[in-house]
Amino acid sequence: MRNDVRTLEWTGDGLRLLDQTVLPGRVEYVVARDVDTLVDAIRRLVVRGAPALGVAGAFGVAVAVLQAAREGWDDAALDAAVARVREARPTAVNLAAGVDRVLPFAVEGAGAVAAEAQALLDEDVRGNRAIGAFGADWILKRVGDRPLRVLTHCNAGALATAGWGTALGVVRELHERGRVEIVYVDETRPLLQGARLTAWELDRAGIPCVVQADAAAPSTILRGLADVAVIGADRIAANGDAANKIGSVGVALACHAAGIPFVVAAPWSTVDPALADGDGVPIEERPAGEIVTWGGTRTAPDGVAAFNPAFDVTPARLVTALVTETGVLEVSAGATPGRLRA
Ligand SMILES: CSC[C@H]1O[C@H](OP(=O)(O)O)[C@H](O)[C@@H]1O
Repeated sequence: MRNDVRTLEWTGDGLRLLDQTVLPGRVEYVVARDVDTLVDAIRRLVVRGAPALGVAGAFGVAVAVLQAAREGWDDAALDAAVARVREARPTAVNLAAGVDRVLPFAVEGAGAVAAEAQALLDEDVRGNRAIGAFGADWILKRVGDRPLRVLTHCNAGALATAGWGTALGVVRELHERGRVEIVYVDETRPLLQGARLTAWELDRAGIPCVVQADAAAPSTILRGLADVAVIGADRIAANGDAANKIGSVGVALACHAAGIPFVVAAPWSTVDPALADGDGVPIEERPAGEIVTWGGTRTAPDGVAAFNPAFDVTPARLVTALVTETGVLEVSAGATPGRLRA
């Protein structure tokens, strides 16, 4: 992605966030100088994506420390504010991990916290580049060294990270090597991260893509129109079960049926070693209005409720490969994160 927009940036007294709720139509920013603004931005998906949430959570501690000094909070009030940031969304393990990583620096002040958060941001970008390279190497070796037809779901690009992207980092690397024929972009209802965000990133990068209905993904795969699926993750259990945007498990099932690789691209910070398997992943349920409202108009009859789980869990047996910043684990063949990190 051209570097003229940054997903998130520390301003010295707040966190400037690219407002992803108004993309691709408008490029606007939200600056969070207090905890309420940051928590709202996380919950509304102004900032979103597991690694980006980790960095936002880390800088969120600096925001809380500065606000505590401004408003004369005691330790209990500061602790409560930090907990609100940490718990703003439940599924992506990175958010809590980002907060926990910088918390020990709070005693030294907001500057020390922000410096550690910046280190996390810089590590994420470097890690994404490595994920891109490892992922492209593995895919070209497994599928064939030729221009490929890639399918992706949701947005795991620069907008979901501190820069470059995880799944889209792999796509960018393949494109740089001249190995992308087309990318099938699942629109990713209900919030359309694919149509609005992934398509925006790929278009700006000059990567050929088409947007499709989520319901088209299994058919695209079973018709042999895609060579590989590459997606991100929000929490990966020790056994390799991978939580990601709702609809991911359908893509994985179709890949398994069609015999093409289902590739999860994620940094080690998205692996939750304390979680034995995917049964324990907290699945965020979001407001019904996201499902039964279209263009400001209610779709389903007023008396009909909605079920809006924002994530699903793909079992490890369907995960052909997990691409991390240190290499590739062939999960369905038994190379699970827990074994590697044990
Ligand atoms: C690189 S992680 C991106 C990951 O996060 C997204 O969820 P959300 O848009 O709700 O934050 C989705 O699961 C992506 O795959």
